[in-house]
Amino acid sequence: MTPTTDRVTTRRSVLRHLRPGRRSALALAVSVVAATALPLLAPPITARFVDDAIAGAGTRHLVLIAFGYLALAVAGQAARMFTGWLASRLAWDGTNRLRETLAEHALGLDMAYHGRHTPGEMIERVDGDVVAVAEFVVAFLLDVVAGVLLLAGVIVIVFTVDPRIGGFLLVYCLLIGFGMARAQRLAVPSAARGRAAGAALFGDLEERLAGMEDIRANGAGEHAVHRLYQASSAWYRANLRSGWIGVGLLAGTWVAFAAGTAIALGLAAWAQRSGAITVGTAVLLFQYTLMVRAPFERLIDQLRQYQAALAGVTRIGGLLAERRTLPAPVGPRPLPDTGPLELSLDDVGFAYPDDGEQVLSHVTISLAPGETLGLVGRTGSGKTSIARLVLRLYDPTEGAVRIGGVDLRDADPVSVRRRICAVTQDVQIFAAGVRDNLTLFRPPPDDRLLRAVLMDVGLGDWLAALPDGLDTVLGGVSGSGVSAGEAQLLAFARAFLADPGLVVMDEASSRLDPATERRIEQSVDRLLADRTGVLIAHQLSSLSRVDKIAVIDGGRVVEYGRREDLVTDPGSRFARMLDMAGVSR
Ligand SMILES: Nc1ncnc2c1ncn2[C@@H]1O[C@H](COP(=O)(O)OP(=O)(O)OP(=O)(O)O)[C@@H](O)[C@H]1O
Repeated sequence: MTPTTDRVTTRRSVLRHLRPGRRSALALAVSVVAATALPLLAPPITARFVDDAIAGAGTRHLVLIAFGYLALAVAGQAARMFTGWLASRLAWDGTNRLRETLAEHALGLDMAYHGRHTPGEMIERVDGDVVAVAEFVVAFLLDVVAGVLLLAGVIVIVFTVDPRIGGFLLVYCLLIGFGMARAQRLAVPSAARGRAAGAALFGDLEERLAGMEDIRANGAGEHAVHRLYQASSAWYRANLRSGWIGVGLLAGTWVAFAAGTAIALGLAAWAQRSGAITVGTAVLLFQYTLMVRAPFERLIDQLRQYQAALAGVTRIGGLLAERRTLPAPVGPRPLPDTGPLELSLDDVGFAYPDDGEQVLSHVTISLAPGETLGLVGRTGSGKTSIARLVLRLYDPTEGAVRIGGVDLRDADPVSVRRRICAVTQDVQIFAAGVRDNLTLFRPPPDDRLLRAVLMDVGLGDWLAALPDGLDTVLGGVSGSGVSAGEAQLLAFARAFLADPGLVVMDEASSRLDPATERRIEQSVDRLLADRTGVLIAHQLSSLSRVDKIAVIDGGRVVEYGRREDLVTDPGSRFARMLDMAGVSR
């Protein structure tokens, strides 16, 4: 496929989501035509009024025409309002469909993609871009389609009334259209520069405010303020320039329209004098000439929005075209349904997809069902990377990770998520009720079970103190606060509810109060009691509970064995590490 057809296909796939149903599209077409045609009928009524008034028609007759005009104006406005309402409803329906598809697609992409893109960027794509596109679709229907129809209608009608004035109007419209499009080209880059300067200023400001503590502590305030002056003056200059261009364009447009209207009026007066048309028809021509202005202004405005919407469509299309790098298994095999799971890493090598640098080499580890492994090693040695492979957030580049005898690449993803569970130190508390925070938005089991699990992990008193029990909203701006220790215990409660066969645990490295630490230790023991476990340990003391130890260094397993063998071997690295840390063997 060539890049052009590629682009066209991407755009089509995005716009397909915004396409309304057949009946809605028909209703929209009828209302757009009505909203355009009704105003076009108004000038002939005015012409009739003027001609009949000059011919001495009775007041009753003239009042009737005036009422007809009024009814038409009301109907025209109603049609426009209905079109606006219908177009925005349909656009919002389409937007929601597109947003849903995008969110689902983005959530299905693997960690390699999310590692490269920030949450802010995803939100901008799934929300900002989608809204910009939807708004453009509404504006396009109301301003571009209706505007072009109105212009075409005016020119055709004026042609039939007086071909000479019709010809003039056509040439005038073409010239104005061309001139405004050119002028727009001048205005858009300067407006874009203004926005970029504004974004740079606010970006600077956000960064400085976020780093206020460091700036103050290091006495860098003056420098930060100076940079702020520079950014604001760049913004001021860019805005001043785009402001002047905007004012110049506005003035130019006014003069061009005033000149056109004056010429049309002159031509109409001349035609009336020469007896070719009546006074009413001259008024009619004048009114039609005035009518071309508004659609022109809206059309030009949309030309600018079009570029932004097109860029949005391309970015959305880019996200939709993004594919998972973790291939779905051809014949998915479920992991054993119950009981602790066997785990083996066979000569595993791994490099993150974005930089290709080897972070794990020849890692071989095996755990019988119910055994626990402690991973130790310096920061950056590769412990988290091993955990990620076990959770199948990535696939190894060499070797295989097998769970319950099934290569994770062949395993059914649903059973992988159900049977393997992660308890990380970075616990995410959602701005939602306790129930949703425990079940991660899955349909909740019996409240009694939820309470029992919270009691078990030592959060019984915490639950009792919550104002609305399990309905209490946590996190967010208005929710109840959750301390670091409570968050850790909540993560254990989540794991108990999921009841996995293999647990991957990243031990909390931050210090907690002794009581909470004890509760967490108890939870770890209970969670590992009849499950296979991989524990990334930051404190050597917590390794007393594991069966096996793997010491990782530079992505390699430099020592591996049963814990009791390693601690009794004074020559082992692990024993030396315990001695150096002052931890009793
Ligand atoms: N998402 C990523 N993309 C690319 N490289 C990464 C990524 N995550 C980690 N790395 C690199 O992989 C190597 C191993 O990192 P890893 O996080 O597995 O170590 P760790 O032993 O868990 O460290 P820590 O104890 O600090 O958590 C490091 O060199 C790190 O820079």
